[in-house]
Parts: sequence; structure tokens; C-alpha cells
Amino acid sequence: MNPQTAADFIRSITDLKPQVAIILGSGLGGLADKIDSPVIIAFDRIPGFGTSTASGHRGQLVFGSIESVPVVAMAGRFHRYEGWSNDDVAFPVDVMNTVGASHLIVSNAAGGVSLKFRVGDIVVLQDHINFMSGVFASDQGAPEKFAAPGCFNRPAMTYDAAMSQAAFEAAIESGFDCYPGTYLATFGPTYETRAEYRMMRRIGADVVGMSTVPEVLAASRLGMRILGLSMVSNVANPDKAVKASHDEVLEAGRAAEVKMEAIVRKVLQQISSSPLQSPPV
Ligand SMILES: O=P(O)(O)O[C@H]1O[C@H](CO)[C@@H](O)[C@H]1O
Ligand code: HPA
Repeated sequence: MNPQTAADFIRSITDLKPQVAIILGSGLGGLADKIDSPVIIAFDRIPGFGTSTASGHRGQLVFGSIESVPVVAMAGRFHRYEGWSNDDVAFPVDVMNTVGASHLIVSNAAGGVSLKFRVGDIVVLQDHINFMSGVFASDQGAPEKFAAPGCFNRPAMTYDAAMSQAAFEAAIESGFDCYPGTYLATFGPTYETRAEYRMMRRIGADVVGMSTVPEVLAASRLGMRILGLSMVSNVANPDKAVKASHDEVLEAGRAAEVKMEAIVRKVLQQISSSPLQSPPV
């Protein structure tokens, strides 16, 4: 599906040109209610979008503004374990970029792999480890796609330093714990064994989840500026088996919403007062 077809459909409903796209992870969808003058479009009405099936994911695109910055938020997302391909999962990013978004704030609920994390902490992503799809960043890639001009030119490091800085400033101002970290993406939908958590810690992961990387890779390919945020919804205990549950993940998300909101507002304030400057990568 061509993103332009989806963008044309959206344009028939709203002509708002968002500057910033926001993806709201498990339990974090409530932030969409903070959008001023919202125009809500259900995912399943948009050509090329699927139906969001994971619980805690509303399945809506919400256009409007926050801190006077035009935004579009995905309240919910698509995951590989729901049966979608990498390209399906990333398609909304392409569409949000086509309707105007040059920045992406992507959030998720994630398991805390680093021993220092507590439930509710926020991790500002500096990098990721992709265990989601083997060798290739896309599972629909014909060889020529991988050999496309420029294919190997984009640096793997994709997260924006100035947007990260704004996130840390928001945490300091609001008084909550916020750390830099590396996100490890699995295919899901199973949570990890203790041995897997230990392995992930040893290879340099701080948090683990089942999303985000396909969206970040798409946004990076499109030249978008990216802020990645994980909300620690459960912590890996190296000493005893603790069963993670999606209800616990959703509950932690709702509790941490106020922190995510503080970060999003700060980043948007900075974007509106002066376009955030990042050092060249
Ligand atoms: O990454 P988000 O969508 O926040 O969801 C996270 O929470 C779910 C597991 O509870 C998985 O889908 C995991 O990726
Ligand atoms: O512990 C976890 N593992 C993988 N994905 C997750 N999403 C939330 N918590 C977790």
C-alpha cells in the first residue's frame, strides 16, 4: 500500500499538518486525551492500516496540538507477534511522515533488564539491539531493495541527542528518575526466562520489549528526528522467577503517564521555541 493513499484519506478528514508524530505504547494511550482540538480516526478506516489487537492499544490516530505544536498520536500500535510484517508495523510512520511529521516520539512499556531500574522509571533510548527479525531490517526485502542506493549509508545510530536532552531536563524539572539506555527488541509475545534476562544484560541491553525497532528503522530511513522512551513496567529479578503479566504492564503504564506527559510537553515546548539542534551524526 502506498502511504500517499492513506495520507489522501486522512487529508479528506483533516488538513492539520503535524510536525511531530507520537507513538503511545502499552498503557500509555491516555496521553492522546491531552491533545487539544482532537480529530480522531480509527486505524481500521485508514487504507493500509490493520486493526490493532493488543489489549491496551486503542487503535486510533489522533490529530491536534500539544503546547501549540501540531501533532499526530498513534494511540496503540501494531506488533510483529500480532501477525504483521515489519513493513506493516512501520507503515503508519511512513504515513505520518507523508502528512507532515518530521519528528517522532516513540514510546513503549518494557521490562527492566538493568538491575538499577524500578517499575515506573523512564529510559531514554540511546541505541537498540534488534533481535526481532534476524539479519534483515525488513522481511519483505527483495535483494534489490537491500542494494538500493543509499541503503548502507545511513548510520545505525538513530536517536536524536537534543530531543534526549530535553527528556532528561523534563525529568529533572518534574523530579522523577530517568536514565539513558539501550532497548532490546524481541519478536514476542513471550516474556523472558531468567536466563534470557541475564544474557540480555550481559550483551548490553537495559530494557526489553516487543516493539519500537521497526518504527525507528522506518523513521530513520525517512530522515526523521527520533526520541525513544521506555517506561519500565516490570523488572527482571535474577534471583527468583517472577511472572510478568500484561495487566501489570498496562497498570504501570497508566501510573507513569504523567511522566511521559511531562517529557512530551518539554520536547514540544523546545521544538516550538527553537527547532531543536542536534550535532550531525
Ligand atoms: O511495546 P509496547 O507496545 O508498549 O508493548 C509492550 O507490552 C507488551 C507486553 O506486555 C508487548 O507488546 C511489549 O512490546
Ligand atoms: O519483560 C518484558 N519483556 C518483553 N516485553 C515486555 N514488555 C513489557 N515488559 C516486557
